[in-house]
Amino acid sequence: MDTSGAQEYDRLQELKTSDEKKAGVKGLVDSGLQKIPKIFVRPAEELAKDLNYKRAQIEAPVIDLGDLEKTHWHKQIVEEVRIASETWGFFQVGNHGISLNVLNVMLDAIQKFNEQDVEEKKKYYKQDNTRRVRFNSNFDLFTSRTSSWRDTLAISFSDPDQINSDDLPDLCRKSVIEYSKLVNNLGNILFGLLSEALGHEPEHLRNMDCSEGHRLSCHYYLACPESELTLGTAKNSDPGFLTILLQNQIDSLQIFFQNQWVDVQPIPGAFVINIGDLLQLVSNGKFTSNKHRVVANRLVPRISIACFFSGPIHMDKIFYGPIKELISEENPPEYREWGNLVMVLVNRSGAMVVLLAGGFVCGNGMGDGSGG
Ligand SMILES: O=C(O)CCC(=O)C(=O)O
Repeated sequence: MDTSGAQEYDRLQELKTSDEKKAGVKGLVDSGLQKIPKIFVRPAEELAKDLNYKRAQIEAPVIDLGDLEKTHWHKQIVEEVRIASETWGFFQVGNHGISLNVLNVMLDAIQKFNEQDVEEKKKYYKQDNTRRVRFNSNFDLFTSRTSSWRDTLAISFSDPDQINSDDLPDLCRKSVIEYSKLVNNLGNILFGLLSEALGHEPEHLRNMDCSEGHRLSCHYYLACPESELTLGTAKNSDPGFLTILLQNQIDSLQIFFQNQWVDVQPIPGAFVINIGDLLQLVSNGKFTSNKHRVVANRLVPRISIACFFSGPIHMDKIFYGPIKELISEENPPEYREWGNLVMVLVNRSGAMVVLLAGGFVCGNGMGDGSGG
């Protein structure tokens, strides 16, 4: 009699009821498992459909921010940002002013956090979003149809009640605080360039509070014994305004561009920048929030640190719609506003985006709200 199905079911029950789930995907790998639990297996039809897409031999734009202060180069950089944001919704930036050493120290600290004694990590375990610092495997483990093969330490930095540094794990406290400040500055610079790329003063998007508050999702993607059956991060677009992503040198991030998957090759010292759903929305569809995913691999762990700029934490008091100055007779609103507490936006192709009080975006045309 084949009992493997029953055993797998028992194992999932065990994960659900015991605190084993607090050990995350790393706990599963350390237990020596060779077959991944069903909850991580992507539906066959999704995998088959995805495999049919070509792997493209093209690369997302790389923009050098080194000469930003020089007028001539500043204009050139704004133009490169505009083209990349309109076409790809993704680009990499180099010479951004944050040293390679700071980036490596941060990646190293996240690796150490994940590879430390599991009992220490468990102290930060929280399945829902009620804590500013939380460690879990997937925020929607057991509630979504399929889970991603990764563990995540998420840290929210938002006014008015700034994070207490004592709440951060010892192993990465110093690096996280320094990194968060520097990446926040870089976010402000990028919002300036993006405002200019939309034809506005550099302060425009910052004045709309787009850069207020950010969240770090520090992902640890483990080597997977059945990597062809799962994903590190499922296809999604980011719900907020902008994401600044740091990755180690393991290439697994892919962008869905012109009906093909394009690898985002890691460049030492560079950040990957991507436009989120809300920036697509306020730019009235001029900028593109593109889908992306992370494939799993059999050999080595991948680390990435996504910094999400999703606007003020108290989004129930703020409603975003297309920037008024971008609207004209030739450029009518791509999205329109209904209601008060819940804003429903419908673009011309009929795709619907719902912005709920609390700042969560979901829809059938843009993000699926799974960003991190
Ligand atoms: O790890 C990455 O490269 C991307 C992560 C991501 O897409 C997300 O957190 O939403």
